[in-house]
Amino acid sequence: DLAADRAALLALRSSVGGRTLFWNISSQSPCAWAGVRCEQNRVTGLRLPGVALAGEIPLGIFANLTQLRTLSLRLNSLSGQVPSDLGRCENLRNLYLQGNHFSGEIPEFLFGLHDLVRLNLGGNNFSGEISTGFNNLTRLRTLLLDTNALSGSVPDLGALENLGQFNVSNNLLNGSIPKTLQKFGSDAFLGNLLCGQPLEKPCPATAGSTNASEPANPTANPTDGNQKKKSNLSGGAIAGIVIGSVLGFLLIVMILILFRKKSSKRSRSIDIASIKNQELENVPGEKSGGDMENGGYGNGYSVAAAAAAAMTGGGGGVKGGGEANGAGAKKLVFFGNAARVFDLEDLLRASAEVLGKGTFGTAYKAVLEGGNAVAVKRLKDVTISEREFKDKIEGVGAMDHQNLVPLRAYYFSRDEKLLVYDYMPMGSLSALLHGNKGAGRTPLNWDIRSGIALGAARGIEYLHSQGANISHGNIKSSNILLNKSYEARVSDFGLAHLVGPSSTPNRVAGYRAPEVTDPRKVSQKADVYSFGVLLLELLTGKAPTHSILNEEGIDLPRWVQSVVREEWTSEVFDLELLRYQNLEEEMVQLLQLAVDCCAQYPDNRPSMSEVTTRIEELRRSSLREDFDAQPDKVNDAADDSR
Ligand SMILES: Nc1ncnc2c1ncn2[C@@H]1O[C@H](COP(=O)(O)OP(=O)(O)OP(=O)(O)O)[C@@H](O)[C@H]1O
Repeated sequence: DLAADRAALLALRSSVGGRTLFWNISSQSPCAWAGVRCEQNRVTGLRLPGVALAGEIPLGIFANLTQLRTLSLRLNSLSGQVPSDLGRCENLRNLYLQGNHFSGEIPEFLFGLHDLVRLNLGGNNFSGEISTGFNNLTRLRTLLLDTNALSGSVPDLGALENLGQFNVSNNLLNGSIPKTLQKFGSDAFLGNLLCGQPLEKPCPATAGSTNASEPANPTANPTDGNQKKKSNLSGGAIAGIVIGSVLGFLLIVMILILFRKKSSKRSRSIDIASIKNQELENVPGEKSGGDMENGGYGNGYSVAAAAAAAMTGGGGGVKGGGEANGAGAKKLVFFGNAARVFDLEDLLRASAEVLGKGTFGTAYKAVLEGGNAVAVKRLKDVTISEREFKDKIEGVGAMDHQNLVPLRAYYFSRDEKLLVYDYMPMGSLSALLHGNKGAGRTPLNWDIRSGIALGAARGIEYLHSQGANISHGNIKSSNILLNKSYEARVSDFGLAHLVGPSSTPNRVAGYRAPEVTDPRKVSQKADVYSFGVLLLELLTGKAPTHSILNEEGIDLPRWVQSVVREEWTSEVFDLELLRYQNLEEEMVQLLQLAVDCCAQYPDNRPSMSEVTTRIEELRRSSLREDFDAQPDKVNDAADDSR
């Protein structure tokens, strides 16, 4: 039961980690201790990566943790044999022991853990042969035994039909590589005395070896034949590649020139001069901005046109920035010390493109004469008085944090309310995740995604720190914008309080916490829920809403929970992320955080500062892993050059 689980954890702590595990041991339940996961009143997960555990784990601990499904003790200094009572944890699916000093043979009891899906014993001192007993573990998808002292030959593991990740590099193995494992790249086998595919080194054709059936005559040896072919081809191939690349390059240059011509024409066509003549009568209406997430560039009204129309009733032709002066001429009002490098007239002259249409109005990119770009949001449905608007927007303008999109200025008149923000050149996280999926798209690796998660969390944490009743109210991936280095900036904060109740789009629905009934009254804990959905979106690559972006119509939190409950954890991740599989543990930790944020009851959700700390920690741990991997890479390189 849970008390026995707790006692086992304390025994582990006092034997190998007394100084390093800062668990609150006065608590009767271990479930809130760092690294411990419980389900139905039992400990089912224990993840203690890189926390300086050291020494031998005595027998008698794991015999009590019988409901464990995931055990991670990687990147510690544990030594001796893996305790045999771990064999009692029959539900174990994921076992990560890499990066320790475990020694002895790979324990036989592992072959009785039939539910194992992931097994990583890499970077230890295991010796002896690799047993064919692994064939009992038919659910195994990952088997990593690299960087140990394993000897003998590599057994045929043909029964492991699901095996997708395999590595025995840097051991003392010899002989030929069995056919069933040849599909794994050469990296999986380097640093041994192995021969045959996929290594460059052919096996000697001696009787008894697996390649014995191959003809002894070297000219008839298919491996040699392949090599010859390769070297014959290489001259022609190189020429082909060079010519192909040059042609490809020229084609791209031509397309770019054509595209630039076209787009400069387009942006000229929405220049203020033409708008003033042609489009002013259209201004009060609003056109949909085409593809909302991806910009739909160039098919909207100019912000200048909008403002110009408003100006005609308010005095027109004003010069200079400065304070708003009530009735009559209306001007842009700037916040704080922001450089007043443009004024309303400059905005009028700017060429503008529609970025998209959102809950509160339409957003435009306006390129000022000097080439500087700003984003202008034209608010709709503002029903509050100028005084009230001014008070509220000044609160928004006062927010100052590196992970927020700064609001630079606003414009208020009877017919027009404009907000001027810094323009974020890389667009939104939404466009990045769900936009261009084709070639040429920047792959979003773990570092970028977890960095975006951290930046966004810090921005929201800052907002929450400004007062217990200050919340964002509209956290979603189109409101997380990115600068050129993919740093996240949270936008649109505070706007939910400026507009009327009619502006509640369906698109927000996927992010909204279950307890929220009035979108203008969103608590900090409801922000945490929305942030949890955003994390799920980052990890799964799936949009959570029922909009056009999501053909599957997924309630993301519920789907993820169902998959995680079934322990197909790796199935939920975006395929692009799975390429970085040695980071799966950190991904699982972020997934767990996301699930915690999406708890049904607000009180069960973490605070935003807790969220930030947890993301910082798991990013530190992946950095550490990168760092720890470096010496191996250096060794590999040294081995190769020998
Ligand atoms: N400062 C900015 N820089 C670059 N792109 C922006 C900027 N502000 C908004 N956008 C983009 O313009 C589009 C419309 O934004 P807007 O904020 O009006 O709507 P939304 O984010 O889709 O929905 P909501 O109004 O509910 O936040 C979005 O794709 C958004 O990413």
